[in-house]
Amino acid sequence: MDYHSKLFGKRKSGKDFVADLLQKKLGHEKCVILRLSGPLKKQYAKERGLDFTRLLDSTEYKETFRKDMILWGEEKRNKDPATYVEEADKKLVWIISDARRPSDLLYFKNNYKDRCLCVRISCSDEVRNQRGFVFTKGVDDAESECALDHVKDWNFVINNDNNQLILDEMLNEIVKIVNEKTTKTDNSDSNSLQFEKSYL
Ligand SMILES: Nc1ncnc2c1ncn2[C@@H]1O[C@H](COP(=O)(O)OP(=O)(O)OP(=O)(O)O)[C@@H](O)[C@H]1O
Repeated sequence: MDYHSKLFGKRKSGKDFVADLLQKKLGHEKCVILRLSGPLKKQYAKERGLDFTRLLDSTEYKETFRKDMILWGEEKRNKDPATYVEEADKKLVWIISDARRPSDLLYFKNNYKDRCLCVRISCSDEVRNQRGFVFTKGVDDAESECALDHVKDWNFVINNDNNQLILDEMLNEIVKIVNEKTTKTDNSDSNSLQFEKSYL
């Protein structure tokens, strides 16, 4: 792995949707989508005798366990924040589509510095509702949904309210930066890029 693009956003803001689009633009041979919650969910499923694959898909199955899974996951992460982030892959670019916590943000910023691009996916509640979002106490007011609300220094903020043209333009900007960066691997010290652009 040489480069990270991390997507942060609330439930139904479109993190997976945007990650798929970005991967298509960067190319499957170069880029992989990782989910920080994958190994955690596997362990959770194993300990409770649940169906792991159904915890990953977009059906209602995962909603039954979401609250308990969040609490269980927080406890594991607090014990060792790096454990579930260190899963690696040999692709040049990682898109991490479910980064939700300050510990995720800090881990990648500290360890990958200028090789990491942090992208906030924002979306109005109205559109999230249309996508099936229903406010759930204990989930939507908990750390996994709210802890990054105060963060301002995103490399990109993408408004994903169904305007495909704007979304496409922003993703093209990201692709351009990632492609520039990943073709300068031999001179990375002298070519470190500064990400100053943000979109609202
Ligand atoms: N720009 C868009 N245009 C059309 N549909 C979209 C767009 N963005 C997201 N969606 C749709 O909204 C739904 C929710 O999107 P997605 O699963 O990507 O959200 P998420 O942020 O990953 O949610 P969660 O945190 O609950 O996993 C999906 O059905 C997806 O296809």
